[in-house]
Amino acid sequence: MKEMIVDVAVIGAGTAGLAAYRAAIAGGKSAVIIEGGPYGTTCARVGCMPSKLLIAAAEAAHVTEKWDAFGIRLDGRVRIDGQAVMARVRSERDRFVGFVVRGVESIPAEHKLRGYASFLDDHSLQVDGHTVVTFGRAVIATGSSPAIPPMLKAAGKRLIVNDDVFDWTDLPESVAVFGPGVIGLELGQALHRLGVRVEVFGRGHFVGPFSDPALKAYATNAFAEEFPLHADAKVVSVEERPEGVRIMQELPDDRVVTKDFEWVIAATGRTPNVKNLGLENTSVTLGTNGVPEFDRTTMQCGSTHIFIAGDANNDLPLLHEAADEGRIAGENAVRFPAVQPGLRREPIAVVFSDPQLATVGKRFADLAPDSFVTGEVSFEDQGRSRVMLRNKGLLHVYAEKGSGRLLGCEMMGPDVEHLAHLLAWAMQSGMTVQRALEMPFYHPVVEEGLRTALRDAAAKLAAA
Ligand SMILES: Cc1cc2nc3c(=O)[nH]c(=O)nc-3n(C[C@H](O)[C@H](O)[C@H](O)COP(=O)(O)OP(=O)(O)OC[C@H]3O[C@@H](n4cnc5c(N)ncnc54)[C@H](O)[C@@H]3O)c2cc1C
Ligand SMILES: NC(=O)c1ccc[n+]([C@@H]2O[C@H](COP(=O)([O-])OP(=O)(O)OC[C@H]3O[C@@H](n4cnc5c(N)ncnc54)[C@H](O)[C@@H]3O)[C@@H](O)[C@H]2O)c1
Repeated sequence: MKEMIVDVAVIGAGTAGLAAYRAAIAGGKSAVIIEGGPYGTTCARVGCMPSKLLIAAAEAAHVTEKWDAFGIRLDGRVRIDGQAVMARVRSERDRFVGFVVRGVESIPAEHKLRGYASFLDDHSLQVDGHTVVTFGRAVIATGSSPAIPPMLKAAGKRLIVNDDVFDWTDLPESVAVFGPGVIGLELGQALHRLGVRVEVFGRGHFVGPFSDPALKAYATNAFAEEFPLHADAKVVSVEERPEGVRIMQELPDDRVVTKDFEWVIAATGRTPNVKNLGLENTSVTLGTNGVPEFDRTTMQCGSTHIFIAGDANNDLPLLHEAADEGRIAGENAVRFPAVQPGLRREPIAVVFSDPQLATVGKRFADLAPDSFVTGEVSFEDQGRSRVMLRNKGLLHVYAEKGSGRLLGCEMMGPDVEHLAHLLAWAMQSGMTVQRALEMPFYHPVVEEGLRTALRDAAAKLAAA
């Protein structure tokens, strides 16, 4: 058994782990970064980047469907070449992964360990069967994995997750997507637009990232107009067949229907990778989900010398948060025990469906009833959105009664990634509805829709 002694041990070479490692080295400490799986990060290998590549191809195909309405005729037909679509997804994905891997290669060999780490006690880690690392401080940055509902396991070899989709060499004929959350909507809609027969099965009417009942209902109807979306599906059975998978579904009128697909994609949430870490051998306190209790400003687990960052802590499983949290964890591992709060930004999350979905600041469900007003705009009659034939969507902005401070927003609409940033920046700088209305709004732009919602909020604040 090899032995290694370091100041800081980082578990996981994903976005959070790499940021933590770099912060530890920048702080003058000796450090090791331990990786059990492939290098390249979830974001670049099987997450943010390949999903956006698939969506980009789907958008290109979808544009042609609007040509007729604009008076542009296509003589002949548009053909989607599944092999070419997937070849671009994979080659561009490999390019992004290449950048990350080259970054890892530039880390000195003596700072890297391959293998899965688990805690033996508060100051040592076992890495596979080959090395024991004795450390002063540790950063857990082990990411998350798809959560698979037991019922879907009956799909056997026909059950896949996002990782598998991005390794396809061709598009399949059909897929059943379980989970109309963030991943399910992005992948489901993209595959539908690329000509794959798609049905999306949900549970409990949860659609996208929304908690506002009006946004949930609007999004459900909007997506269901485009492809079959069962927001609260009663699936009776899932069965692996030689040529695919068979799903029996009980419809609201009690009829049971049989549906056959080539694949089932589980997009039913993700679980933090904390189970096999031997955390019970340390002095961290575990919460009900097995994740150590931690402070989201310092990333410290209790008052221990162990920190947790990225998807592993199950707080805000997003790329930019993983990068921030990893850096904060690494800096505090260096400073320990004199840890300091790091910068946490206004929450922002964007789903790259079409129309896009976004949440900023506090969600509807996080707000105390009667403490706020809701400013609303529909994008159906919004000038610029209609001009572009992209007039689908709804925006709810929440403002505090009394102060008028902007609290949060849930929205669906054309390219709302941009509105989401404007609002996040406004909220982080403490803006009120009145102050936001003093800002310039050009004409004709989608931002005028936001102004309508802000005016609605201002009128409600005045009446409250
Ligand atoms: C399909 C999909 C699309 C996404 N799209 C977006 C998006 O558009 N925008 C966005 O902001 N976010 C997106 N995300 C989320 C984003 O990818 C994650 O929040 C982010 O990658 C998490 O980074 P991380 O460092 O916490 O984890 P990871 O990058 O997963 O790194 C964790 C690493 O730890 C390793 N590991 C685990 N256990 C051990 C162990 N015991 N010992 C050693 N190593 C271990 C793993 O092998 C892995 O390499 C998406 C996710 C998915 C799945
Ligand atoms: N654009 C982005 O930023 C982006 C894209 C993809 C993923 N992500 C990150 O990855 C995380 C995980 O994404 P996700 O989509 O897996 O999780 P999610 O929590 O967003 O959605 C899971 C969905 O599955 C449903 N579900 C759960 N069990 C089910 C069952 N048995 N049958 C049918 N439906 C079921 C839930 O009701 C929910 O709608 C996101 O929360 C996000 O942080 C971000």
